[in-house]
Amino acid sequence: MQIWYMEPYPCGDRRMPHHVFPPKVIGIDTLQSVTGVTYFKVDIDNTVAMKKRLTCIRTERNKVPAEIVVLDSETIPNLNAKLDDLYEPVTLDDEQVVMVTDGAMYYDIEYEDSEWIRILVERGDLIIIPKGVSHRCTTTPKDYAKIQRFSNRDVIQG
Ligand SMILES: CSCCC(=O)/C(O)=C/O
Repeated sequence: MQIWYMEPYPCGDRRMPHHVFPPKVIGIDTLQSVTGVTYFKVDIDNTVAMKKRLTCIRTERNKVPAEIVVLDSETIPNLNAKLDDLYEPVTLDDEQVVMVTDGAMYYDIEYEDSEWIRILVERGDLIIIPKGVSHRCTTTPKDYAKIQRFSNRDVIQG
């Protein structure tokens, strides 16, 4: 996981890092205090540790695994159209819990009007985006990410 302030009006390939100049990298504490986003490292290679961590997060937040999303330019013919959708900022009324199980992608968090912090999330990174926080996401130049999303248990069970 790496986190940085994005240049104000990024143009061109959205998969580039789009750092401010000079680059301003921040840590998870600043991420949390500026955006409210929480970060956990999940040890995916240790099944027991992973289950423990995920059970804890899911129980505390009343979540269930909802879907696996794969973004892969090699297997998804219309990936660009999907990425266009994912790059449209959204503000949701439920917190978003997402974990990268393979590959990498960017989550951009809007912390002030049109001011963005970019998070590079990789395998084993789990982030929680609070409800009401504007965000968008996209792939890195490798165009490959596999994500596990968790949703509110009550919404899934109806
Ligand atoms: C990688 S697709 C999942 C999109 C997502 O996680 C999100 O939070 C959309 O609001």
